Amino acid sequence: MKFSARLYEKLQPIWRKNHTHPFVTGMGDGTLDREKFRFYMVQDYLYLIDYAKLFAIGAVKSEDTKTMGKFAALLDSTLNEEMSLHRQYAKRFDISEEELEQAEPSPITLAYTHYMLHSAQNGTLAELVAALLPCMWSYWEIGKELSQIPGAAEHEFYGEWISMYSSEEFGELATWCIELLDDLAEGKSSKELKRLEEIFLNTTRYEYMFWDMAYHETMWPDEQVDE
Ligand SMILES: Cc1ncc(CN)c(N)n1
Repeated sequence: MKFSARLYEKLQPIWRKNHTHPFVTGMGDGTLDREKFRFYMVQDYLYLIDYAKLFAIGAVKSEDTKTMGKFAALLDSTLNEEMSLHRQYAKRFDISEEELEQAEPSPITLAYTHYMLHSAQNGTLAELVAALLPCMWSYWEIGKELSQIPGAAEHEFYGEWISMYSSEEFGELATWCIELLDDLAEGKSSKELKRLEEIFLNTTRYEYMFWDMAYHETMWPDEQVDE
């Protein structure tokens, strides 16, 4: 069995928790409170600014120009396609691009992005890919699952989000990252594989924490507005 398939199988309980989180199911049935989505969208924009940097570090750590080019394409697609979805939603909320970029990251946004950047900067290319993969892969899976709900991809508010993450283009990028992790895991010692699994597990956990943070609009305890 491929390394990615082993991880996927082992981490199913956590993955399912992401799919059944009320934030995710609320996008699927259209009942999610728009203020929660507003909070999410601003935090996700900040998250993606740092996430895009992982692809730049990936290009630096690549050992051939083909891989380097693919990381450059992923960087471009994140900044100019994925984040343009967020800019469009921001317009609907009357938030300017400047306001988006100057927003304050929540503790979870900060912890998640710093953990990934730490793994990317201090680890091997395989460690970098293990850190970034749950993000691409789980969004693709969630997008596909929500797109199966009748009318969800056409929903007047959440439809664009579902269409973007269930798209073939997004799926191709996620698939490339899955295959890259499998290639890089080949021939690695059990100690190294354990390290990759640990990083993959941690960013999978952070994915859940990000949904939960958005649902509860969690900021620092001293800044928290009670629900
Ligand atoms: C928190 C998070 N995780 C994943 C994705 C998909 N790139 C995202 N936009 N935001």
